[in-house]
Amino acid sequence: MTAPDLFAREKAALSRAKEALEQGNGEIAHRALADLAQAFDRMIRDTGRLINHADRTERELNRANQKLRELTEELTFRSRHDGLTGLLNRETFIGETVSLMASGTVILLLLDIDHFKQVNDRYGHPVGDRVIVGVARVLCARAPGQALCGRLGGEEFAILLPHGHWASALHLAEDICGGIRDIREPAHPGLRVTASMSAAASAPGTRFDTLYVCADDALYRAKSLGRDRIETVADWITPDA
Ligand SMILES: Nc1nc2c(ncn2[C@@H]2O[C@H](COP(=O)(O)OP(=O)(O)OP(=O)(O)O)[C@@H](O)[C@H]2O)c(=O)[nH]1
Repeated sequence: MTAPDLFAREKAALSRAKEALEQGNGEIAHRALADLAQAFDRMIRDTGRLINHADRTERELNRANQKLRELTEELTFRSRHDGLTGLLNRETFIGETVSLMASGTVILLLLDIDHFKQVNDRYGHPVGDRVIVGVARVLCARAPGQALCGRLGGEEFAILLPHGHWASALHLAEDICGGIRDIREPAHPGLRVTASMSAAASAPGTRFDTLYVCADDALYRAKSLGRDRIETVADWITPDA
């Protein structure tokens, strides 16, 4: 099926006008010219409408595209971050750490809030949530720009320091523990929060699991030695460990 000729009427008016001019008949030419003027008028109006419509459609398309871009960005953010704290989620934290460990030295700090179950039991889950957010804020505020900050699960957090300096990492851990001790809930003046931490360093090419197990053992030690303290893995972990 062929598409309809959008300008059929205008073309007919034009050919009538041409014909009348060729014949030199003044009256017919006059009528044909009037027809042509009408057709031309209509064409200008229709073209104007079409252009307006096309402009509107383009604006709507641009708006839809912009919305789509924003939604994609939001979805990407949500898929990479923890919903409560905005820190990297477990999968993203581990994935990015694995990449960094392939070619560089890293220091991993693990952090676990102490007796967090009691916070929930005594003050309620929403207060527990606020404490988790408060801890995340302490991490974000203290960690250097190139560090990765993640929430590995419930009340467990991690910081990855690429090319980290051991003494600075320990200083950072002390600073974070201090910041967590300062967390307050105005509605519950008696609430005190502490966290246990561990630190472990690894040479390039070390597997994440190897580093994590060592750091986790040290964290367990910090818990069993009384909590609110930092335990370290003495030796650098190497790929053949
Ligand atoms: N409010 C809140 N609680 C959570 C969340 N995720 C995990 N929890 C709670 O965290 C608590 C963790 O308790 P445990 O693993 O026994 O550890 P703990 O009480 O902190 O004790 P230690 O780690 O040994 O000091 C549990 O009661 C969980 O329900 C969360 O997103 N929000």
